[in-house]
Amino acid sequence: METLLIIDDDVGLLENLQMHFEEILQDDTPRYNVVTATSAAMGLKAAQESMPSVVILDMMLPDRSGLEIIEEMKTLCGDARIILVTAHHDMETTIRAMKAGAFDYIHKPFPDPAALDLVVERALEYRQLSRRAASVNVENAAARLGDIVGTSPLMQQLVKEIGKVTSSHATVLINGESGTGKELFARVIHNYSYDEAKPFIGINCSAIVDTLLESELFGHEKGSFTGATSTKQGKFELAEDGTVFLDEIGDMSLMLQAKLLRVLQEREFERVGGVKRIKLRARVIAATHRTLSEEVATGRFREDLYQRLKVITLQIPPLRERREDIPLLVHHLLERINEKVHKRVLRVPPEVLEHLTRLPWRGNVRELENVLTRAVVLAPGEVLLGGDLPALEPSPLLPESGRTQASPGPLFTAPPVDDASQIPTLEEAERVLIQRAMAVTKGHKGKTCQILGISRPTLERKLQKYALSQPTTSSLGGQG
Ligand SMILES: Nc1ncnc2c1ncn2[C@@H]1O[C@H](COP(=O)(O)OP(=O)(O)OP(=O)(O)O)[C@@H](O)[C@H]1O
Repeated sequence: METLLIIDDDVGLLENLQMHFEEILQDDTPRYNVVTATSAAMGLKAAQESMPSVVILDMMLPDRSGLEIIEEMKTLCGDARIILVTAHHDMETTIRAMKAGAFDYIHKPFPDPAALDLVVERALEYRQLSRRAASVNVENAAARLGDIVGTSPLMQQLVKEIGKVTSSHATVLINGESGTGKELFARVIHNYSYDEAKPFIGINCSAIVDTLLESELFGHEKGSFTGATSTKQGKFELAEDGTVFLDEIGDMSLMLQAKLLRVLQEREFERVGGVKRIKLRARVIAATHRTLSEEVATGRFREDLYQRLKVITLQIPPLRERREDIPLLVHHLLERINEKVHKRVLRVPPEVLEHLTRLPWRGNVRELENVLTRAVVLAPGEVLLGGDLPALEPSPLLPESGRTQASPGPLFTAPPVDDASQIPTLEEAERVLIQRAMAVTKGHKGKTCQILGISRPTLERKLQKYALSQPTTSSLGGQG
């Protein structure tokens, strides 16, 4: 039975929670073994003695703050997941706590019992996952949950989704701009899906000509075409009962899409030039930077294959939509880069970090990695200098906007400084910007997202919010 440690100085609340979590199940056993403590000191002692799986830790304790003891708690009972209880208004401490290694947080007053149960169950599930992964000798030791850096709500949500995805071996579609971490996510899903090491076989569908891609995927028999001097196994065979990662699936030809669909439906395939039916045992994870619904609309992607792939979709947000993750990422990437180039550039002055959080990052984490690599290589000492970083772009709202190519003219001319009534509200400005971008792209949502630097779901939300779903001029094609 899992042990829960609850630390709170409100004795009445402790009793209620204990009763709730010790509820007797049908087989006459309590749901959890609950241990309680009313101070930080008692909590740490109880942690050491009971080795809990989950700790529910109140932030405001009589002797010390919950935040202070997270670190100690983690040293005492290694993989216990810590759920922090904070006051509603205390977002800053909450963020600090998450950075210090808390697994999740809940606000007081407590949510309803079902929501509370869910948080605890999720914590247990994740603990289980990381335990399993720790005992697995996987092909790519680097791809662990901990390698996905980011504490933004968007990233946290995604990491939670991984938990669900690893419990089945269903096909997964990973969607996201170039450099957002699609392959990293695929590897993490793979590594957490199996108890033992299995092959992870990746192939980039956009980099190879059609006929070659076919034989790469399915293999070929000796003599099946000029140059086929021996029989060769394809990726689907080589992956055995592991994972085939089909990168840039949106670029696959219609002919191969049809073949792939058949393989996914029948779970069987033949080598090129062969007749023997080979069982597909591997799981397929596909990724693309394209919006497949748009590709379907324009006839470049098969609707039926899309329907089959999209059942489980992970949407990786672009870096500019989770800028709060940039400082953590910078430090994570610097460690990696230093190791690679044998340097020790570890200090990032606040103004340089601030600059890094404001760049547009159209190439996402990969671009950040490249920019940092260059800066590390050029740094004369241990400090990362700002001089080697790309310059900030001018604001799109100003007349001298660097994006004039995409926009027909300035959206708002700077008002005289003393005429505040001329300044639009942020919402008005946003509405006009979106309307303009939609007009410029003739209603193509993918291109609109690119210009505005937002993801597709964000655009959809805003179109709805501002009632802009309908084309605003007759020339809008609406193909997005
Ligand atoms: N959340 C993250 N935390 C840490 N590193 C990340 C994260 N996301 C991406 N990276 C790193 O950024 C680089 C690019 O990631 P990856 O190759 O997975 O992106 P991708 O979306 O598959 O790119 P492409 O579409 O261009 O193939 C890798 O070095 C990866 O480890």
